[in-house]
Amino acid sequence: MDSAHVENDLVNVLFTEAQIQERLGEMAVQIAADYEGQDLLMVGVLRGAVMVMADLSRALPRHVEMDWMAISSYGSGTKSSGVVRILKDLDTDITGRHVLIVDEIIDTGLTLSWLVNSLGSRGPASVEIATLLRKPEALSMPVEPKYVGWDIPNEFVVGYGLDYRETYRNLRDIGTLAPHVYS
Ligand SMILES: O=P(O)(O)OC[C@H]1O[C@H](OP(=O)(O)OP(=O)(O)O)[C@H](O)[C@@H]1O
Ligand code: HPA
Repeated sequence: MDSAHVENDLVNVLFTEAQIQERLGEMAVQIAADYEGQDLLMVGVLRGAVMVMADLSRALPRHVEMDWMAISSYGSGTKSSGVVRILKDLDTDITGRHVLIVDEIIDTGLTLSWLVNSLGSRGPASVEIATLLRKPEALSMPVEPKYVGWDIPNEFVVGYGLDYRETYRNLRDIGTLAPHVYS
């Protein structure tokens, strides 16, 4: 990675790699306690949730199953298109299962409010959400995540799975993008 290039593109680092790992560890303690004695299926929302899923699941001191969905609600830029489509569905039958949706950000809430309804109609025992980030000021759909890493201001952020035009997902920190990158 060309670190000089990356530093020029971020105006502000919001969360470092160490802070992210610490917070995910705290969330894992809560999740492990809440699901004690129950089976747990973690459903990651591709592609951004890959990092959170990898680190959150490994922070859990218990067995979990994982499955993945791909949903399209954003185009390639920074604005939601407002239309949600399933690009890849679950391979798992979730009837009677405890499902924990794992994502890295709730922005407008469109993606996860739609996904909770969609999975809820398949007869699961429960459906909850774990998200690393949430933008309360941007929320326009009702979504109530049980586990939230941090609430952040309404700014476009990248890194740790979050992309701008498919770039920056592999940054270890999370930061805001410099305006010159958009132009
Ligand atoms: O609350 P919302 O406004 O719906 O935004 C949140 C969603 O947007 C991002 O996914 P995106 O559609 O960009 O796909 P990606 O994970 O492949 O980057 C993110 O991973 C969430 O799933
Ligand atoms: O702030 C964001 N950054 C990257 N991807 C996103 N998808 C929704 N909000 C964001």
